[in-house]
Amino acid sequence: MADSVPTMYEWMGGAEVLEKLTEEFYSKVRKDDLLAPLFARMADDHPQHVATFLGEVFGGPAKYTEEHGGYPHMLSRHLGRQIKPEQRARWVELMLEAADTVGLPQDAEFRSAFTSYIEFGSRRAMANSQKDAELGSRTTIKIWGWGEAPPGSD
Ligand code: HEM
Repeated sequence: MADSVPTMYEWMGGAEVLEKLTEEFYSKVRKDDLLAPLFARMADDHPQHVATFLGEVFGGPAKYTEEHGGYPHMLSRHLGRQIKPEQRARWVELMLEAADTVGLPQDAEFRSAFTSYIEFGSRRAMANSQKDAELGSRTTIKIWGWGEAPPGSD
């Protein structure tokens, strides 16, 4: 039964859609007063790398782990950045706007699960970016699923 439920990665349209999402998102970030300074030195392939990371999170191929340093690399990129609450909130706002712009699925099941990961991941990124952050013992990317409302829920 569980095997017949598509992953969120499949549901949203896979790598191609995620790449559109992150391109759109970072084009907004570059123009945003609160966020642009944090990302001033990001590499041109940063959007692509975050798309690969998100693909793995949502049940796609483990490519970020195999080719981009996995969870420890992602974590290292947030350390010491001291992300502020208003920057995190803007990051979430722009990500959800980008999801609409590039046409991520609009169904309640997908959007609630997608948004819950964006909240979770952004809050962890902010916490881990603080001085003397307690990092926990995780070394692998957390895979996110549908939670309480998989496709076809009542
Ligand atoms: C769901 C939430 C998030 C995810 C999945 C995520 C993912 C990532 C990943 C995968 C990288 C490393 C990319 C690479 O391999 O090159 C990265 C870097 C970074 N992230 Fe995040 N991130 C999240 C939230 C945030 C938030 C909320 C902020 C700040 C408001 C932030 C700021 C940064 C910065 C500044 C970098 C380094 C950019 C550079 O290379 O100059 N992230 N993030």
